[in-house]
Amino acid sequence: MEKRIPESELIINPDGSIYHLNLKPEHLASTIIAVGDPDRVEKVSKYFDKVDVKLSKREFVTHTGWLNGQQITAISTGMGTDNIEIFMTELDAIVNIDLKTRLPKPKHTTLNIIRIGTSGSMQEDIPAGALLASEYGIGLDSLMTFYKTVFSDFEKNMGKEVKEKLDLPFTPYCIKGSTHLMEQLGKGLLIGNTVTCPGFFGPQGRKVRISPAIPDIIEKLSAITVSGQRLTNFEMETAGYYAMGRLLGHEVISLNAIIANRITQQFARNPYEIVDRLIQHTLLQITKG
Ligand SMILES: O=P(O)(O)O[C@H]1O[C@H](CO)[C@@H](O)[C@H]1O
Ligand SMILES: O=c1cc[nH]c(=O)[nH]1
Repeated sequence: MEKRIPESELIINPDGSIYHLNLKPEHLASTIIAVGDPDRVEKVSKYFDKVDVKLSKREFVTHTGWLNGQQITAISTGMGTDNIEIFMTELDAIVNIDLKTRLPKPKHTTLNIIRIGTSGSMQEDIPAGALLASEYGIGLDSLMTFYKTVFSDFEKNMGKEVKEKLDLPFTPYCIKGSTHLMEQLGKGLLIGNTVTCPGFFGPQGRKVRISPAIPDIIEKLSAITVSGQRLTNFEMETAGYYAMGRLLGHEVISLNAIIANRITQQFARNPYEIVDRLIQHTLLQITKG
């Protein structure tokens, strides 16, 4: 017999919605476009034929609607893998737990989750303006210390290599995204491996007033190759998504609008145009069927 999940562990709001996301099962499509910036949700849903649901709480803004007969949810997560842990756990609970009985549902529902995010390139040949799909996420954050995940040999080797090259006191985790969503959405995009950092400045080698502890982190990371795979870009969520997706049984892909090149030190003149191209690419591929 499955055990009822207590009130303190899975928190349901008085209206029956889940605690942080503020959503009930009827608010969610099985295809989800996840973005960091709450203002980006409207930049996705403006392309929908109709929007049925508009809800928000904290940084989690949700619009659910229809495009070419397909139901899609666009939802924002805020920044960082700590938010992604909450986001993925609560999304999963909405579809895989009966929120009234607090018991897991007998049949698992798999969600298709597509992150559309901004990112900085660490390779000279990947300029600002490029669109890139992440094959692997490499997490420099500590999230996976608190869950047990099974890693492939390649993933273990990449984690060890990054630990060694950066001389870190912990082993980063490396984890693959959805092969199925990569086939559907990676078409026409660059394919890369994304380093997920627990910060925008020091952890990505940026110095404003205080110096990062690893000042040459970009050079060190961009020089790594494992089984012919190199690291391509920095952001703050992808590895968390891929790890939580594997643990919870959801298909997840991360698509990146490259808005900065850290080698040539260029920042895009119009980052919103790059993100818009990625949004349009994604919606077209999703609704092609
Ligand atoms: O554009 P989003 O999705 O927020 O993603 C990137 O931008 C933020 C930093 O500016 C981080 O969240 C990073 O991952
Ligand atoms: O350089 C960048 C650009 C966007 N997001 C990041 O986390 N880093």
